[in-house]
Amino acid sequence: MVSNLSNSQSSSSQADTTSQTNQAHAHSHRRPAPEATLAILGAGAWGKALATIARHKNHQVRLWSRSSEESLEEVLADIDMLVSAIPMKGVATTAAKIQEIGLPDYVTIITATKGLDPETTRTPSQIWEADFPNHPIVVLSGPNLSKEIEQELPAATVVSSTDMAAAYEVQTVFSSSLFRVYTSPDPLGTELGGTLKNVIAIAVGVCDGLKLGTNAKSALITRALTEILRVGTHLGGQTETFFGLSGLGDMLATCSSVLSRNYRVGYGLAQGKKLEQILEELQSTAEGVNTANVLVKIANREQIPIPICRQVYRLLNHKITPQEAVEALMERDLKAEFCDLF
Ligand SMILES: NC(=O)C1=CN([C@@H]2O[C@H](COP(=O)(O)OP(=O)(O)OC[C@H]3O[C@@H](n4cnc5c(N)ncnc54)[C@H](O)[C@@H]3O)[C@@H](O)[C@H]2O)C=CC1
Ligand SMILES: O=C(CO)COP(=O)(O)O
Repeated sequence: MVSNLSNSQSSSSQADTTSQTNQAHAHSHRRPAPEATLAILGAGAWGKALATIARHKNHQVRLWSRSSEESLEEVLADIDMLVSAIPMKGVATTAAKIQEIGLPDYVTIITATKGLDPETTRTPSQIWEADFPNHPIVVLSGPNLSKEIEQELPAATVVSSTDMAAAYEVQTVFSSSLFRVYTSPDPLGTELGGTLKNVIAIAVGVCDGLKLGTNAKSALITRALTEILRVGTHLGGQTETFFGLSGLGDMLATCSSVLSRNYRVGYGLAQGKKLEQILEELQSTAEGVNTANVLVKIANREQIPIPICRQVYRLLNHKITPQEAVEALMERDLKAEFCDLF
């Protein structure tokens, strides 16, 4: 990546950064952000892209995967921040392993996974929070297709925490002229936006694969946003978060790019391919498949209407064809546009 990644925030935000720095100084036991040592867990597409961003800000980065020669103990020794970029299926076990190893309380945990735990329906940050109650936990999520970031194209993201000093620190660590980082006090909403949109990306992939046109795609994305808002706010996220980068922003990115693995799952299904074949060809994580299953579990439990996500679930579980899914959505009872938003 080019050197302009290595400069931190612009001077125009000086007033903001002064107050941010004051809050960050409340954690005086931490080293200042410019010298941070980061362990990034998960050396897949996202872990590598985050490592590239951090290295170009001159941070010390230790990128770890299950096949690394370095042990987890070695990687975690004397770090300031832990970044989890592992797929959902590995989060609970990895967090438990780290709990056994032990981590000093001052280490900020940044979670970048977009998924839901199939057993407990918890989000990744809720898992980290339960295992590390005394640590600052920060969610990092936004429209961040890793390939574009590796190609040095500009992008923006959100770092969100109930500990705003920690969020400001993480903002400083990752911000550059190519990666614009916003803060937010709503980690759950930030995380749910990035997670739920993967199910919608599958639906939009189907829509494009069936060549249903731009009107259909616009209707699908707009109605899906209503669905995400309904679920997200019910679970405790703030309404405005779902209209921001980690909600609508990430949905637009994933629903309009063939770089999205979730979109490609839907596109493949519309072409008549079997899910197993699509996943085999992808050789990469498509979290929307697991998320659709967990989401239906939550919706059934909480009685939340999710017509679009439910059709995706039925399609993924071989209960319906793509064409039948479209018909089921079009033939639902007629109603007012905003009758059941919340
Ligand atoms: N690739 C992207 O553009 C973005 C991905 N994400 C999220 O980041 C997470 C990781 O995605 P990618 O890096 O793209 O996936 P990937 O498929 O490229 O890589 C996943 C990595 O995790 C490892 N892994 C697999 N199962 C594991 C387990 N049980 N325990 C520990 N490690 C395991 C794999 O060996 C691989 O190195 C996902 O939740 C994804 O939604 C978030 C933003 C952008
Ligand atoms: O979350 C992503 C972009 O923000 C990546 O999307 P996919 O997992 O669908 O590739």
